[in-house]
Amino acid sequence: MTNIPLKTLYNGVSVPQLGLGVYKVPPEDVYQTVSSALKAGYRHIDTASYYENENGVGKAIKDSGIPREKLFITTKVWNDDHGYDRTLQAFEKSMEKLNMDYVDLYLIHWPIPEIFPETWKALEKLYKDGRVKAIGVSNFLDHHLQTLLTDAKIKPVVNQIELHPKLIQKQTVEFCRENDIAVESWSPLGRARYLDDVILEKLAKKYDKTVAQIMIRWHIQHDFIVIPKSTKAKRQAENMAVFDFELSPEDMKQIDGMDEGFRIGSHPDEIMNK
Ligand SMILES: NC(=O)C1=CN([C@@H]2O[C@H](COP(=O)(O)OP(=O)(O)OC[C@H]3O[C@@H](n4cnc5c(N)ncnc54)[C@H](OP(=O)(O)O)[C@@H]3O)[C@@H](O)[C@H]2O)C=CC1
Ligand SMILES: O=C1CO[C@H](CO)[C@@H](O)[C@@H]1O
Repeated sequence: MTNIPLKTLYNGVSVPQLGLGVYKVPPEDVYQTVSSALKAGYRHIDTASYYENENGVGKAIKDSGIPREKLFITTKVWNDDHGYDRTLQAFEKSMEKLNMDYVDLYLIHWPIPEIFPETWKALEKLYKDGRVKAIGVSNFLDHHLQTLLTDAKIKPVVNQIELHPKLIQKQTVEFCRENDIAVESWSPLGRARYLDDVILEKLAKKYDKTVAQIMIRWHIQHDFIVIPKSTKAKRQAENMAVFDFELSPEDMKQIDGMDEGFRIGSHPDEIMNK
């Protein structure tokens, strides 16, 4: 079984650098999806209250028999639940659905203007109370992080952002690195929108790997945490088999050069229009 390397966050918590995302996995399928990933060796699952599948994620984890402390589970507070009290309530709802007494990482899903600093205070309380092992954010640009850091007592450990070869978010990534905030890539495969890209296909041939594996390896070598989603056992295994080869510095640069600012999700400054 592939051993997934651990990455240590600035607060000392370790996270498997590769995990499984479960966005758009319907509630009726998520039990099977998570169960097969855990069997394959995944130990890190990324969900959110917005995905409406926390119930099945929790059940698959319980039934797996894997000790809770061997797993890394992330969930997120959604846009409608910002604010101190609402966030604390949303957290309890997530915990009930997951049937857990703590999560490893709790994230603010999007930086809703004005109110996200209040939401952060609730996350700080959850951290201090030991209800979460680490707290972080998602979809924060460098200016959102700057605002957050002005008031924060505890810095986020992670910023989970849309990141793939056609969207490399240089400025935000640099800001995170300067502030010791780990970068986590969502839609790391570009949601399978350009798996037929000529550059990636050429590299796949060169390394005798699939395009998905080339993309995941690119994230790993950039030291990003990466959470590709697949409901299929065969692809889950394929996506994990990325620790037996290395992209050359030239090939890393070539993939970096594919950046064209192509976004799959919303721009974080336009989230209120969603
Ligand atoms: N914080 C945020 O705002 C966001 C967080 N996320 C998180 O990031 C995770 C990953 O992002 P996501 O948007 O799902 O997109 P991904 O980039 O992970 O791509 C998923 C798509 O790729 C397909 N796929 C997976 N592996 C392979 C493979 N080896 N070969 C070919 N196709 C493959 C999947 O199909 P199939 O399942 O059929 O295999 C699915 O269609 C999410 O599931 C979620 O947990 C995502 C979006 C926003
Ligand atoms: O987590 C998420 C899943 O993807 C969506 C985009 O398609 C995002 O808006 C959302 O934040």
